[in-house]
Formats: sequence, C-alpha cells, structure tokens
Amino acid sequence: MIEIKDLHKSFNEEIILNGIDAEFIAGKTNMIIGSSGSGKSVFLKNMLGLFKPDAGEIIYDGERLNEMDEDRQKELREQMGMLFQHSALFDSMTVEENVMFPLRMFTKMRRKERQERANDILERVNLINLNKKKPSEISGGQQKRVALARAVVNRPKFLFCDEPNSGLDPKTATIIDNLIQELTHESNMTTVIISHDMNSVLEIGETIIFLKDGKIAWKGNNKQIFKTDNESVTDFVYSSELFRKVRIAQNKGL
Ligand SMILES: Nc1ncnc2c1ncn2[C@@H]1O[C@H](COP(=O)(O)OP(=O)(O)OP(=O)(O)O)[C@@H](O)[C@H]1O
Repeated sequence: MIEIKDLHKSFNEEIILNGIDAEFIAGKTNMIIGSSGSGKSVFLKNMLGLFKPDAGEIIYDGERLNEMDEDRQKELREQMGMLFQHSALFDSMTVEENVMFPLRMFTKMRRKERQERANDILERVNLINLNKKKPSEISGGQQKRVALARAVVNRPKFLFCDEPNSGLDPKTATIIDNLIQELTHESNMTTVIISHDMNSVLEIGETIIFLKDGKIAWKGNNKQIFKTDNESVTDFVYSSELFRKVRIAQNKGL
C-alpha cells in the first residue's frame, strides 16, 4: 500500500500539486486520471523519489520515503516495476535477454535461473514463442507485453504504469490492461496507473483519483465514475465521442 498525505509541489511559483491525500491499495489497479497538464506525471515522479516534495508524506507500507536512508531507498527501488509510454526495450537484445536484464542488475541469480524466470513470465504474457526475437521483429503490442514482463519479472511489490496503452489499438490495449490487472491480483502488487484512456478506466479502474487544479477533484471507482455529477469528471469522461453517445442514449432511456 502507498499512502500520500498532504503532498505539495511547485515549480517557480507555479503550484502543481496543492495538498494531495490518496491511498493506493495492494492487489488493486489504482488509476490517476486528469487532463493534460494536471500534474499526473509530477505526482508519479514524487512517488518514485525523482522529485522531492515541497511538503507532505509518501508512505510505502507504513515507511516514510523521506525518512529512508540511501540503502533502504535502493532496496525499495528494487521492489518497484515500471512500465512507461514507450516500451524502451534494448534493441540489441533478444526478448528473453530484455526480460532477464533486471534480474542481472538486481539479483545474484545464475544465468540458468534468470532464463527460467524470464521464460516463466514470457509464458504468462503469451510470448514464449518469441523469446529469441529482437524487439524490431515483433509488433507494438507484443513489445508492450515484453516491457510488462520485464517490469514484473523481479516480482515487484509496486508497479507503476505511465500511459501503458499509448499507441495501441483498442483490442491490444484491452489485452495489456487485462494482463496488468491479472498480474496485480495474482501477486498482490500495489499498481498505480496514469491514464487518459476511458476504455482503460472502465476496464480496470478499481480505484480512481481525478486530478484538477493541483487537488483531487473526485475519488471513486469505475462503477461510480459514470454516475457522478461532478462536472469536471463528466467533462473528462464525455470528451470521448463514444462515451458521449453512451450518455445521450442513457438519457433517452435506450
Ligand atoms: N521539471 C519541471 N520543471 C518545471 N515545470 C514542470 C516540470 N515538470 C512538469 N512541470 C509542469 O507541471 C505541470 C504538470 O505536468 P505533468 O507532466 O505532471 O502533467 P500531466 O498531467 O502528466 O500531463 P500529460 O497528460 O499531458 O502527460 C505542467 O505545467 C508542467 O509544465
């Protein structure tokens, strides 16, 4: 679990986060949504320790990030998996070598053991038959699955995903969402996902926070988000053509 207490962050007098309180729960896909520039990435970077908050607390399983010494922070980083917009795979390595990489970096496992672990997770994301290919020889959706396999191969307690579906078609995006959710449930990871994609919010938004003007304007889940009257949230939700049509049909009682 990750708890956020009264988090503040500004850049040159510009207030980006203005008192955020949130909880990201273990075993759930926790989403952060909000329009472009609302501070989602700044929030994530504070949680990862890449930005220092001006005030407030970030608490990992009861332990305050700002009170951890360097060794403890290093240990914590080893318990984090990350999946970013661009898969950032190593082009010169095979799929299998890419997935083995974090194990080489962070564990003392022998090569055979690393290979077995990598192949187990590649099987889990249905890519085992591609393990000897290079990233350039596989599709964007397959690359994203490799990146997900690499993010979780070290069995992290915390998984951070920044726009994991960008650039994917809706069907492939749903496959990635479902995999993230299944892995989260299976391993009881605390998963935090930044997303713009309303389909993802609908599919896997087990907890949702909506950022606006440096604050949390709304909290809930994917069932509640379609029932809220909060205008900022409805503007965001129904900026998608598909969801606007759904709302019009609902209003007409169709
Ligand atoms: N290192 C930085 N220095 C100064 N300002 C920054 C820095 N990083 C982000 N900002 C500002 O913080 C604000 C929020 O940016 P952020 O990237 O968190 O938005 P976002 O919600 O993730 O947007 P998007 O959905 O477009 O990725 C922006 O106004 C941005 O210019």
